[in-house]
Amino acid sequence: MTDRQSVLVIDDEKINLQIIGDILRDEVSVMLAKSGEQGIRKAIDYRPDLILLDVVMPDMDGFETMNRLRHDARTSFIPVIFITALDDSSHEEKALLMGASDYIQKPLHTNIVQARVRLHLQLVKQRNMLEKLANIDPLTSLANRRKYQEVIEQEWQRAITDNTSLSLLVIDIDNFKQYNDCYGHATGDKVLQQVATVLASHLIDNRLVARYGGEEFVVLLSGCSQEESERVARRCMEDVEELNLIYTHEDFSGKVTVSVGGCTMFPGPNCRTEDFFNAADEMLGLAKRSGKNKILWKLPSNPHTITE
Ligand SMILES: Nc1nc2c(ncn2[C@@H]2O[C@H](COP(=O)(O)OP(=O)(O)OP(=O)(O)O)[C@@H](O)[C@H]2O)c(=O)[nH]1
Repeated sequence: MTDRQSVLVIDDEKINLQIIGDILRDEVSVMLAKSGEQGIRKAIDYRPDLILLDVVMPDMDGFETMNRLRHDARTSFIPVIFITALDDSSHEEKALLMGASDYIQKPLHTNIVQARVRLHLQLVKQRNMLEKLANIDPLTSLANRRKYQEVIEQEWQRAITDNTSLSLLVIDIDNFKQYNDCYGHATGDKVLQQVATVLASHLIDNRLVARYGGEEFVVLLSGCSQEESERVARRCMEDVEELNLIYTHEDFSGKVTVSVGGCTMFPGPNCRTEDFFNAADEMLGLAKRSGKNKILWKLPSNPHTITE
């Protein structure tokens, strides 16, 4: 696998596809489509980094193709450069107003096409990097709360469509204030990092581990049974204890431990992601009030509601 960026070229003229393909092929992976319809399909299937789109095409012209790309969440973020022989500023204005990133006039000049494509691919790289930074907690390198919110919404919809379950663990370090009081914030930060590493070791394809805030973490499991999710919760709890982070405080002496609140449910249209989080969080609160270093699980009622 290469990490080459990819460009989709949509043009009804075979010769144009060939020329643009030849201009770009040394620097990027090139995909070709000979109609708007085919281009939209390829954009959805392969998510190119950039699209070069011819304006004048039979059946569906570039503007209509652009319109459809912009209205599909799977393709709306892909930058589009229009390519056209039309020498009319109103077309250029229309394309830019529709959200085109750039506009290239035919006849094509190799250096200009390469330079503009390079520029927009560089912008894509920077955008991707910013997006990554915006989703990562800098202290622990786990996903942050913002990313959790994004993923839970997606997984929630997916679970409704596929009629599968979701489980959520809300995990909180016990007596962390006392730990900070004993050893200071900098050492407390190291504990957060160690706990994050332990939790991240349980990260596989259908899971998200995130730092929700402060000393609280979440693990979201898609399509896992309650039993399996409880097993993951137990492993997380035991692994933190096995870090053997012993400390002594006037109110407490022992190891760093965590408490876990859990909930498994089949999402339905009548419940919200906040209810799901609150159910697990409520269990965490109970676990804290009933001695800490334990897991409590919200019991399911019927598949579409959360038991009160
Ligand atoms: N070192 C460090 N401490 C943090 C960070 N975020 C939150 N905390 C600390 O976490 C502690 C949370 O305190 P509390 O909410 O009282 O919770 P607790 O002491 O863990 O008590 P219980 O949750 O009831 O077990 C506070 O001392 C916060 O300063 C952080 O990024 N780094």
